Amino acid sequence: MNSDTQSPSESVLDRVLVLEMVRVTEAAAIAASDLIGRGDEKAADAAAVEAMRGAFDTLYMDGTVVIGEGERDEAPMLYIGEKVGMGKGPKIDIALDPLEGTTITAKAGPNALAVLAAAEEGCLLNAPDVYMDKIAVGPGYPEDVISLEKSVSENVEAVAKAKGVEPKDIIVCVLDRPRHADIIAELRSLGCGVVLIGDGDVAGVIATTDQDTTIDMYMGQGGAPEGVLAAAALRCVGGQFNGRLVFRNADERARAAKWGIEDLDRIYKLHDLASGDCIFAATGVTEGSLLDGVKRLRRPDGSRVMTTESVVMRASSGTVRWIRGEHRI
Ligand SMILES: O=P(O)(O)OC[C@H]1O[C@](O)(COP(=O)(O)O)[C@@H](O)[C@@H]1O
Ligand SMILES: [Mn+2]
Repeated sequence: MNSDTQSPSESVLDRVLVLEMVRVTEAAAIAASDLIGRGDEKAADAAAVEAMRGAFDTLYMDGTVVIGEGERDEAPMLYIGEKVGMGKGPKIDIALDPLEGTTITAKAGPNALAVLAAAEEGCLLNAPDVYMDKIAVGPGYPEDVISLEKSVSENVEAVAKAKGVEPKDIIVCVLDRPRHADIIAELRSLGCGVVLIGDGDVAGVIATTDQDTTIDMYMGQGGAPEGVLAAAALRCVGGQFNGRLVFRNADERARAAKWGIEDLDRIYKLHDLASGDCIFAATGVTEGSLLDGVKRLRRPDGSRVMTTESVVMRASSGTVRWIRGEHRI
């Protein structure tokens, strides 16, 4: 396992592999884009999964899915433990969500993404598919500015103080769910701006890192796999994150045991979720704050193309690359 101080050249995450990861998210996004606005979440997800699975095969790596579409008996492809890549080369763990925002895609809403994170073996938390309490801020804050041990108000006040503004000036992104009624009420009592999103908290967390969104913080409960993916992104671009797994019943607690998680109340910070060197790659499926969606265009010469926008970033170097693709139909 590499430490964060090692230079990129020492990492098994070969430079070529960094760029190759974009092909994988592009393939998933293009496949899902056929189903944008078609009202069929399952078909959109299946198309993304199949395309992502195929794109992995060409990569020179010995990859293992550690966060995927589910356990072997519940997912036909990209299940946890599945080997991906050519089976030769560096041993790499992969966390993926071929279509993050299945409902968004079905309804042609904003911010659906094809995403993955890759890290050296053992560096990504093998999170069970349960919920996770999350809180995040973008770069430029001390690590302890946010904490799941503090109240909503205490967190907002700390971020406001560090930013040099009033709590009412803080803008917080929250998934629009009944379970978040208390969080939203507390934020409103402070006078905060609350950006309610229908789905897609990977994009919601990453929005805190982009000044153009004006979003300062992310709060609330979403999928634990999405928490690991978002943490990998923040490792690359900066920011702070706390996550705590939420177990709602005995079955979910049993899953934790199976995953070797002993302390059910543990608060995970960025490096607990994604350590060492890691890569985060995403391609927009629908238009969003982070990325453009897949577009089908007719060029003046009559040819038809699809355009994609992707981002790929790497923790050890901090390099962020934006990649626009033009794909002949
Ligand atoms: O819809 P729920 O059960 O509140 O779950 C929230 C999770 O679902 C999503 O909104 C969408 O995820 P999928 O499209 O991958 O199912 C995630 O971004 C979020 O973490
Ligand atoms: Mn998802």
